[in-house]
Amino acid sequence: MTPRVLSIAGTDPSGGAGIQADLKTIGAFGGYGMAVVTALVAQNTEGVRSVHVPPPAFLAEQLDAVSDDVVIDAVKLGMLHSTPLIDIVVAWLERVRPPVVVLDPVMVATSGDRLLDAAAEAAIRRLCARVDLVTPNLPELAVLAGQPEATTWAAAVDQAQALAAATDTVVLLKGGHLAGATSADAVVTAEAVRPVEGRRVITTTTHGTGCSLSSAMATLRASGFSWFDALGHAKEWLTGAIEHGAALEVGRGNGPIDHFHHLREHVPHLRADVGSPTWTGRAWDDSAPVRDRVDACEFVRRLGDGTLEPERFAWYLAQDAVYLGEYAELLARAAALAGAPEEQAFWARGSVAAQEEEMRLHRAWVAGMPAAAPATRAYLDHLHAAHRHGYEVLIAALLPCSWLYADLGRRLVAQDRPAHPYGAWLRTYADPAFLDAAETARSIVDRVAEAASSDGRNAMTAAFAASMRHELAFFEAP
Ligand SMILES: Nc1ncnc2c1ncn2[C@@H]1O[C@H](COP(=O)(O)OP(=O)(O)OP(=O)(O)O)[C@@H](O)[C@H]1O
Ligand SMILES: Cc1ncc(COP(=O)(O)O)c(N)n1
Repeated sequence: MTPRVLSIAGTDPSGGAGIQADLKTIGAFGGYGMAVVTALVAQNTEGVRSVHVPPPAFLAEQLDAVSDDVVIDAVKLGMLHSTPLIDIVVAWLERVRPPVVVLDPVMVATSGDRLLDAAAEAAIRRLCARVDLVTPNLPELAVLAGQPEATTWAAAVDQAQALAAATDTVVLLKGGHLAGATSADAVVTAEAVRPVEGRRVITTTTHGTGCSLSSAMATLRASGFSWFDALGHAKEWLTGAIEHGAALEVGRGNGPIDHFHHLREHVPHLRADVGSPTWTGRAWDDSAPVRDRVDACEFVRRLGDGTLEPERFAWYLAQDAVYLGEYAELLARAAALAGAPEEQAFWARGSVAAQEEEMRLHRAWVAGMPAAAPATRAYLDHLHAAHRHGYEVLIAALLPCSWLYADLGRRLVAQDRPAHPYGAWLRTYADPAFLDAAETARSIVDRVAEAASSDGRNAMTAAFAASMRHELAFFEAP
């Protein structure tokens, strides 16, 4: 049976959160999605601009229009805005009694904007006792439990158990707001805590994760899964959706997640990565397992969160300085080999930039040039060998360096903060000019790959993949 799932929530015209995220999620889990709007929110990935609330009587009319006609298998409650709207929803729930009701007690958006009247917090607390599952994030849990916000998993679990006991309901505790390499959640009742582990993705595309998770839970529960099994399935999907969010390239703020990433993988022309039909897009996709290992490696994680020991960072920078010296030389060789004048100019500019700007950044930290470590030497030997194969293979081998760093910079810079010890490093690689240069390099490599013979393209593919593996080894070395 296809579960018929109703979202009662606010809107996000940019499509990442609220009702728009709910409908995508319900569809992604095979449900039939329906939506009743509580509030119209003028918002995007950067924040909320204004909120328009239609008269409460109109909310009642929308709810009745659905329930007078359609059998509802599950309800997901999101932004309820204020007490008059909550009262209408409570009266409707009493009358219709849908078998599954999940409450995402939305209070404040990721951007910090309030989505619930402070005066309505007590009404939300009362509503918790009338639903089957509540999915608060840590600040919301603190309000509902009447305690300061938890900063550890143990404190969060205590608050979730207190809420579950006080309301006699099940609590989905979300650990997204805690720091660490994992992002665990848990199904919590007064008697038991059942955690579900998850990888933490380094990214800024988390807009609407809470909305999407609660809709996934409502849909899976209506499909017959226990809360715990539902969370296992929802979390695996959500982690993938967060990972694929950046490739959607939607908005300048906290971008949305890719609700349909699992479908795109099977439908080549629907892939979110705009480069997928191109040579570089395929090479990038094929390198996903290596790039996942880069993201997961301790050095990269601790560089991002600032906990890396200064000595390890200094060692890495010294090796990077060694690398950049020869990398600049190889870019100059690419300029010499390029046929088209604009390609010659691009690689030459890159060579100068690599020599001047990046070396200047490194001189601030590195005293004296050490010898190349084995990982550095192996990477550079690979690039020199690629040069001996000619222009096509050389530029394919050079590409991962700028592309991988642009991709990492764009995502890691989300963790920049005023006293971040490696903030300057993060900002260098997140700089729009650096991203632009990586994009241009990519388009040149695509042009060259298109004109290459199939043997030439195969050699380019092997060179690109090998460079990615050397990048990983470089990050694993310190
Ligand atoms: N960077 C991340 N990597 C992996 N999972 C994450 C990440 N951030 C959040 N999550 C997961 O997303 C879900 C939502 O968690 P979070 O605690 O951020 O809730 P929220 O604040 O309500 O979300 P929202 O961003 O919609 O406001 C949880 O399953 C959490 O574990
Ligand atoms: C209508 C609506 N509902 C919920 C959220 C919370 O989502 P997020 O915290 O990811 O901004 C939102 N921004 N808008």
